[in-house]
Amino acid sequence: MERFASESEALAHTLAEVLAEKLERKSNFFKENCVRNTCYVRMNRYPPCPKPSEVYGLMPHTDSDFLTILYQDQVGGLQLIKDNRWVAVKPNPRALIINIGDLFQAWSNGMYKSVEHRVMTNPTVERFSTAYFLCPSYDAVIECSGDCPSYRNFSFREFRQQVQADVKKLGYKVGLPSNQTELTEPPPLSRSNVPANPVSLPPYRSNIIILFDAMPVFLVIFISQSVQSPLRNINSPFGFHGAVNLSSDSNKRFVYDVGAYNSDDDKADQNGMGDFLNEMADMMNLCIVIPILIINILARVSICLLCNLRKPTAVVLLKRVTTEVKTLMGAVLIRRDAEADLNSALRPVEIIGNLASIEKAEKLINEVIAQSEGEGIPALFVRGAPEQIWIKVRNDGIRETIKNMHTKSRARIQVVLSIYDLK
Ligand SMILES: O=C(O)CCC(=O)C(=O)O
Ligand SMILES: [Fe+2]
Repeated sequence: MERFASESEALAHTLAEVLAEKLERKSNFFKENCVRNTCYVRMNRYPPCPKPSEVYGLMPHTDSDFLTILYQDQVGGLQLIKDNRWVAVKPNPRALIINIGDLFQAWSNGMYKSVEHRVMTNPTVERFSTAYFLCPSYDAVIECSGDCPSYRNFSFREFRQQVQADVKKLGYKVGLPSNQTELTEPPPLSRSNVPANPVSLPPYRSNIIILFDAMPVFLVIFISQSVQSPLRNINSPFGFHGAVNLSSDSNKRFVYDVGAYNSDDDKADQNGMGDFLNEMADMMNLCIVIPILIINILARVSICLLCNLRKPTAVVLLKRVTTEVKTLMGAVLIRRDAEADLNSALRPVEIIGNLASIEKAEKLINEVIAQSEGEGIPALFVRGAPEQIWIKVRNDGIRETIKNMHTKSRARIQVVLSIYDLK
């Protein structure tokens, strides 16, 4: 691990400098701001999951750092969005995967884009991966380059806090602080104009066009070369190593196991790793099945010991998850009324499931609403993948409605707080 950390550190800095140079932005920013105790190594363990089509290894997300250097074992399961499709990143024991994170996207004014990725579970084999995150100090200010910056300047602390708040409140990251102060709601999408397999773009962002124009972001570098000379690969870096198309199944839930390593952990954990883990815990989205959770307890602890982690951060994480799971039997999550906008007559509901179960749930919602009010069809707008839709339902009697819909459709239904004034 020490070796992985130190070699990744050197590689990440070299890559960051080369990428900065390509932007004609010569800078010692990374050397000054991304130092030992602001960067992290995270070890991920994904236990085998008997129902891979129902459980995510890791939820779709972008990394909140500058660069991630990832090493995956031979099991496979990592997928990323390319051309509006999920593609698998084929394991290669001689390859590292380099992922551009949100901070580089902002710093490069969208020239480099942080790509959305996720991990699928495997029914029989456990999977491990190790990731090095190139992060600045919390006080570092990320300044967007160019004459026409799309993002306003922000500190890493500000960004982390924002991400955490968004994940907690909404279940996903809203994204980088745009230069435009007002968030604009996208036009509602009807069922018919939902693409078959759309990019799970963060919703409600005014800079979506820029993202589409940005450069591809996953580089794959062969370890044997990269350790000595990453520059050799930079000439033709933008491509996917043997990526294979996989049609992603739906109705995914989330199983995630994490161990953490940092040689300077006492100092570094003050406001760093704990935050990452908390964010992950929030992103777990509260749907871990209990038998897997129990296996995880042992695995987490042993990973911690193995790595000399003095603070068992993962155990804290686990406690939170256990409490959540208790409230989640039956995989229905209803957020507390306290979090909902009770002044609004409507509350958005997120439905996650396969297309058939979503359609069933959607039909039921419409029926319930039509029955109770004789009102018209509610507005639908898409958040992310086709298996996730947003729909407005009435605030009163919400629990009955959701329970009913869940039992009949088997889709996972989640009530979330309104971001916009839903009238
Ligand atoms: O396990 C993997 O392949 C991906 C891990 C990842 O995306 C992360 O740790 O942020
Ligand atoms: Fe990631």
